[in-house]
Amino acid sequence: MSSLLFLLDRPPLVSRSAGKKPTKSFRQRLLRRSCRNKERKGCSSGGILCLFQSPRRRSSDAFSFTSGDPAVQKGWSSEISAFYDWLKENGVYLSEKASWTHAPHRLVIAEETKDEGEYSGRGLLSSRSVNLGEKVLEIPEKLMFTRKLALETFPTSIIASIEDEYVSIGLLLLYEKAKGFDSFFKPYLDILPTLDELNPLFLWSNKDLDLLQGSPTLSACEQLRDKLLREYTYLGKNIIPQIPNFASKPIDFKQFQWAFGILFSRAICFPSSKRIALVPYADLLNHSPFCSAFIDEEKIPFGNGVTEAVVYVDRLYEPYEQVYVSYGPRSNQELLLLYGFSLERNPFDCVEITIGLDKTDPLYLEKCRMLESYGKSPLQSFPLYMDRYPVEMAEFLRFCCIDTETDLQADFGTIVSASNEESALDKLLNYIVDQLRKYPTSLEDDEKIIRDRAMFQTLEKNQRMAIRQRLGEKRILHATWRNLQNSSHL
Ligand SMILES: C[S@@+](CC[C@H](N)C(=O)[O-])C[C@H]1O[C@@H](n2cnc3c(N)ncnc32)[C@H](O)[C@@H]1O
Repeated sequence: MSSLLFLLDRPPLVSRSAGKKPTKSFRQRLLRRSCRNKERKGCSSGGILCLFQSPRRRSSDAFSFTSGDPAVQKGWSSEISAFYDWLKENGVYLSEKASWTHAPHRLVIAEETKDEGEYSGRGLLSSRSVNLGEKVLEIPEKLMFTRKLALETFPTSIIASIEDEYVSIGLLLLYEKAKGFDSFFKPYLDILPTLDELNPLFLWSNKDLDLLQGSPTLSACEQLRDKLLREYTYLGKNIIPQIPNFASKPIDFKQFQWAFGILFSRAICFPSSKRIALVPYADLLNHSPFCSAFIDEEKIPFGNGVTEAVVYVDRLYEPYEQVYVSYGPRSNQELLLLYGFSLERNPFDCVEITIGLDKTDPLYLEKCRMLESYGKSPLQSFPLYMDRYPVEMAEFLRFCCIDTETDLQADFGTIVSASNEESALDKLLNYIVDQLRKYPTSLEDDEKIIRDRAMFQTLEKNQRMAIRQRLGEKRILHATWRNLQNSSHL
């Protein structure tokens, strides 16, 4: 059975905002700002080719702005224009004027954004002040890719055998893409990034991946690659051929990677219903780990149970600020693996470590039996954060290090003796030292590379991200080691 289970517990991508009509003065201000900020690489073909700085973000964060103003729309890329019209035709309220049923729309598409000095693709900005708690986006269900739509589209006997929501939505994406002009979703599909534009770790070249030697991120990437290949083989052999009119030619692995790259980086798990969906327009919102807004679904009042995707902002936004959502409490490894970026400032960054029972331990079998009775595995993974680790990890380490039958009778994870505590501590310290030895470069080497900003900027984006990633991991490992070294207990 197809399964990408580890992806299913992803917290939602966060709130998104939508293209919007700026007032004249707004556009004038943008244009004025653009004259002062010339750092960006070539603007995309459409939009007011402006770059301006957000009043609240670091000065390196910049945008090129695409306005919803009809006069400006003439300058849009044809894809964005068609997408915008498609949204409006299908009930997305994008007017900046209030109606009987809708508040003015407050968002506007930025064709290019930057975060922490790195290009972050398109994004959504506030076109004017947005108040805390304000609803900024409503997208009708009929525009979304969901498992429900897959069930309506494909023969029940086939789709019912696919339990994984991701896989059913992935198939739907491939199916609609193959329909070309006949697809209702064409205007949306046309603005999605191509395979080359998507940059998740699993699509990186081996040369770039080499920079992650010694990092646990590398093995996570290999696992995901294997998983995708297995899914592709399974679906290509057993499922796709059974779906009538799926595509005129067999789906190749690159198309499959594209569909799953899109899903990994753009699909949302609605917190209220736990349904997964690809939500056009909302998926233009970029991620901030400091944001608590998210994309959720709500029943439309008097709508016979029909839902829509909504975003309520978590703070006040001044005009021209980029509106963010949170994709969930993601580590840099997850961000890199699924979304193709990592952040220098990420409070959720962690290094996952895997600890197991020692097979040469005379109590090994007894411990395995006990763990089984507690519903626990003999091999467990835990996140190490910069300043903390889970109490469950300390408990498991203590259990692993017990060396007498008597101590084994104690409650799981409790401190049984000073010597057991010392062994558990040693086990963790040794693990950290072993992990750090796996990297060909030291923490100091990487810090030196990054400190030389001018040189660092000459590296390619993936190289910069790889170095940041391994440095972040080393910092966490070093910090944990330092914190524990002088401690007498976990
Ligand atoms: C849901 S999409 C957001 C819209 C996207 N920027 C676009 O151009 O369509 C997620 C993708 O946006 C980019 N992204 C989102 N937040 C980012 C951030 N804080 N820094 C860098 N890239 C980001 C990544 O490429 C990610 O895979």
